[in-house]
Amino acid sequence: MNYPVNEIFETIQGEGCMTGVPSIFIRLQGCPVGCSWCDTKHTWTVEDQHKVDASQVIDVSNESNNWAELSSEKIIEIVKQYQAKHIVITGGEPCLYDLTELTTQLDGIGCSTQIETSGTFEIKTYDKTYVTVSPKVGMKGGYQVLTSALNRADEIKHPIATEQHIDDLKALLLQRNSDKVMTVCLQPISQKKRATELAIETCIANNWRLSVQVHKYLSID
Ligand SMILES: C[S@@+](CC[C@H](N)C(=O)[O-])C[C@H]1O[C@@H](n2cnc3c(N)ncnc32)[C@H](O)[C@@H]1O
Ligand SMILES: Nc1nc2[nH]cc(C(=O)O)c2c(=O)[nH]1
Ligand code: SF4
Ligand SMILES: [Mg+2]
Repeated sequence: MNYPVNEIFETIQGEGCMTGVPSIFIRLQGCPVGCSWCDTKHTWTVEDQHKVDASQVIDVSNESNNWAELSSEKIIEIVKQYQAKHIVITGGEPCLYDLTELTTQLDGIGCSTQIETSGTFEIKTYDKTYVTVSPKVGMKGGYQVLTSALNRADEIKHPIATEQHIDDLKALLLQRNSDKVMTVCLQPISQKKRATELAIETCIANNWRLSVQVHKYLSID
């Protein structure tokens, strides 16, 4: 299967429970969810005039809306050139695409896989893929978080800036009906001081984890 790839690069995972793990990021192009504070708005549209060659999406760190159509075999070839053995598939919204073939092939070369998703589209991956769901409530695209995504999640990483976001999360947790072990992380939106203070207080009160987008504090990708 072919995937629209915005960028592939190697760094450390900067978010959630896997923070600090050396990782290869595969960022897929396309997302209709429309979060007003999204830090990757350049990935929202998949336009023909921005289709480029594979070489232009590898190790590029400019926030561009260019994308290359890459087969899972080609992605595997690229991944083998890096050191890291943990692969994070993000976007854009990676679950717009069936990730089963790609995650299965990555497992086949000895890599662990993780996806970063809003949980608004059905999750199609290899069954051992670690699933991070970052729920989005009331965004302008009008998509709802799926109960199946909440149930599949290994971690729920909720972006917060206000008390309302915490109420939204508590309502979503009631919607979940799964025995799967799952960690809740709060991620302050855009390093805002008040959002970070609120996240810390709320994590302590609920025994949840704080996720602070370490890469942004370190000014790395
Ligand atoms: C850019 S999204 C891509 C994957 C998927 N569309 C999603 O939303 O999970 C990756 C992560 O960044 C988070 N994020 C995006 N913009 C952010 C911001 N301004 N502050 C904090 N987290 C942000 C999202 O909530 C998500 O957890
Ligand atoms: N270092 C680093 N960690 C990340 N974790 C999730 C990211 C994302 O954009 O999905 C991200 C990212 O863009 N960079
Ligand atoms: S779902 Fe993810 S990629 Fe899409 S707009 Fe929201 S944060 Fe950005
Ligand atoms: Mg990011």
